[in-house]
This record gives sequence, C-alpha cells and structure tokens, in this order.
Amino acid sequence: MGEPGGLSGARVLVAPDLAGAAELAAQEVVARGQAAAALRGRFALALAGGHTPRALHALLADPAQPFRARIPWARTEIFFGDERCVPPDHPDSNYRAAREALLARVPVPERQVHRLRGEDPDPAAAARAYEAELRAALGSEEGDGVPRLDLVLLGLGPDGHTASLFPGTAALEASDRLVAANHVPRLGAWRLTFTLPLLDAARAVIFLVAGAEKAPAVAAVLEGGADLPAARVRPERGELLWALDAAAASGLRR
Ligand SMILES: O=C(O)[C@H](O)[C@@H](O)[C@H](O)[C@H](O)COP(=O)(O)O
Repeated sequence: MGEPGGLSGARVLVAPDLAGAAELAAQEVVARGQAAAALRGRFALALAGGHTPRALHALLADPAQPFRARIPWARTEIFFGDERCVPPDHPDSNYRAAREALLARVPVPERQVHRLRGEDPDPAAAARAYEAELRAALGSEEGDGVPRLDLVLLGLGPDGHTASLFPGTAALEASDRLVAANHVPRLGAWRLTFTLPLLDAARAVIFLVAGAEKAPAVAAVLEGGADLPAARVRPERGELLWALDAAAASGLRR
C-alpha cells in the first residue's frame, strides 16, 4: 500500500482514493491515541483545516466504522492547527467544519476542545491567548519548554502551504512563538496558525493529501528538495507520515 522514503525519512503511504487515504490516517489516529492515553493518560490531537479532512472526520465519527470506539475521546484534547479569522459559525471556519463532521458526534468533553478564536478583532492577541491555553493544557514536560502534541494532522495547498504557513509570509519564519497571526497577501486575509517550532515538537505529524491538483506540490516537497512551507515541517523527535491518494502521489518518481 505504500513505501518508506521521501523527505527526511518520512513514511509515504498511498491509497487508491481519498477514502483509502483517510482510512490510513484514521488507523494512525487510533494507534497514536491509544498509545498516548496509555503512556501519558492523554491524547493531544490537532486537527487540520480545509476540505480534505472531512473524509477523515466522517470516518472517525461513524459508529459503523472501527475507529470511533477505539479512540480514547474522554482523554483526548482537541486543538486546531490553524483557523481563518472568521466567527466560529462562519462557512469558512475550520472549527465549524470539524464540529459538524466530528466533534458534535463523538464524546470528547467540551472543555477539552480548544478553539482558535478567529472572531477576535486582534488576531495577534488571539494567537497569544491560544498559545497560553495550549501550554496550560499540555504543560511543557520536555526540556525545551515546547509542549508536545501527540499527533498533528495537516493538509497541503497547491502552493506548498500547510496549516496557514504560506510561502513568503511572516509566520513561516516565526521562531519565538508557537501560535501566530499571519497576514496572507494572496488571500487578502489574516489567519491564525501553529508555527514550525510547535509542529516540529510533535510526536507525530500526518499530512493527508488527495487530488491531482496537489501532485506537483507533493512531488516538490517529497522529492524536489523545494523549500516550501510543508517541506519545513520536520518533527525532530517525532514521526512524519504522508497519507496520499494515487492522484496526489502521481508526480512521485518512487
Ligand atoms: O485552513 C486551511 O485551509 C488549511 O489549514 C490549509 O492548510 C489546508 O490544509 C490546505 O489549504 C488544503 O486544503 P484542502 O484540503 O481544502 O485542499
């Protein structure tokens, strides 16, 4: 179904279609959730934005599928890797999408869902508040003072962006904070996003990517040595997995 290799030893798994790639990711969510809960009594999971994760969220929420019953929801802390600067009920809100497809359908305690406040008129203040909330929820048991998420789910844009770390934007270079407000000129909009130091501290990162329109970016990141934002996500003490459908993997040589 897949083979190791690619960017810095990333595991690259390829399924025939999005449903198959989402199933690969769902299996990893279960495995890492069970391991985290057993080892540390908690599963710190960050959800990705955009449309691709909907297939995964539906799988995780579906009681007819083997994933929902195997995830320790009562001990899961939910975070968001990025958010649009809109209210939580806005059609563009990543929180709204996750709530509808997943969070309203699984027994994760409300106090354990940590929402990025996209509605805050001061995005920088919202980013600072979220970093404080994340640190309070996770602590920073590791020596470097950076909280370690157990699993971060990410997507990939055709331009190689991930979360809301877009090429050439300030947050991509932020090394002094874990969550940042980021103005994205090509969107003419502000975003809230995890920064690379937080992503790189994760115990595991999974990119779930599907569709032919992503194939050039996937190839550029995994084989082209391109300095794209997604290529700069390198969990130093964690695992990196790419779950792709055949269309998104079609540009890969290996
Ligand atoms: O808020 C967002 O939009 C995401 O965080 C973004 O990084 C997304 O993962 C990619 O743009 C892929 O989006 P699609 O899954 O919709 O193609």
